[in-house]
Amino acid sequence: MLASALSANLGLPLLNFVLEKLVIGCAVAMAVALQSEFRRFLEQLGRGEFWQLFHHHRLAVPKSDSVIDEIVEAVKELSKNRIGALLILETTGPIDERDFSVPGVKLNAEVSKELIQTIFQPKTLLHDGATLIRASRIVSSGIILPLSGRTASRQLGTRHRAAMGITERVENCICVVVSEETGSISLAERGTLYRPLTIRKLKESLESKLSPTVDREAVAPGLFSLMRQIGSKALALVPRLLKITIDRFSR
Ligand SMILES: Nc1ncnc2c1ncn2[C@@H]1O[C@H](COP(=O)(O)OP(=O)(O)OP(=O)(O)O)[C@@H](O)[C@H]1O
Repeated sequence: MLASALSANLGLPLLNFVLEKLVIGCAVAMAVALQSEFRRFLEQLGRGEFWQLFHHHRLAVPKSDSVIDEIVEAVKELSKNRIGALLILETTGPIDERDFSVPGVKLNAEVSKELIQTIFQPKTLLHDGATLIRASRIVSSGIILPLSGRTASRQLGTRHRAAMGITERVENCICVVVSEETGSISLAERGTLYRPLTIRKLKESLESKLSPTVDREAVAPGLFSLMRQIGSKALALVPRLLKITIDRFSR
């Protein structure tokens, strides 16, 4: 922007034109690339969570290896028996339940493979919806999540779109999905679904993301985090836009 103003003052119309287009291109590209970060930022602002916007916290919610083993064992059984399931695992700090469409039923029970499997049995009252796990506790079940609106995910059913939806909005969680139709296992993180996963790959992923020894960064899309993302994405975009503009004008 500075260079654009400078070129206008120095009487360099072509350079000024190119730079102006570059600034507009960057702004549009950034608005598209960072739409979910902006939405979360505005939601926090709307809730009056001003302190969190500036607070860069490292609040880990670690899961011990035995908790990870219980989760993996339960997922293995559910997948083998083609029982649909959706688990929300907190990674760094508690999720704000206002991010859920319906908060579900409080359980506050110790994580065990038996309990996870029981919750998702099709005849139980709580099998519909998601189950939230915080550290070594099952917090609640029957949670209804916001669905992802991504076009690519329209072919997927609502269970998978719900996993994408919540991880798109909330950075401090990942979701594990078991498909009722195929038994396939997926992991959703930051709005992206990784699938199908083998049990071994799931265990490795959970260990790397949830193990207490992993130093994880927080979570709430604070102002600094948003600014950092804008900065890095803008830097990555500039050379590409510059090349496109130069190519266009050299023709
Ligand atoms: N918004 C939501 N939040 C949480 N769970 C949901 C939500 N919508 C649907 N579900 C769960 O997903 C189930 C429906 O799954 P559906 O068949 O539409 O999805 P899918 O992604 O194709 O999964 P599957 O492969 O298991 O069939 C519901 O019975 C419910 O348990």
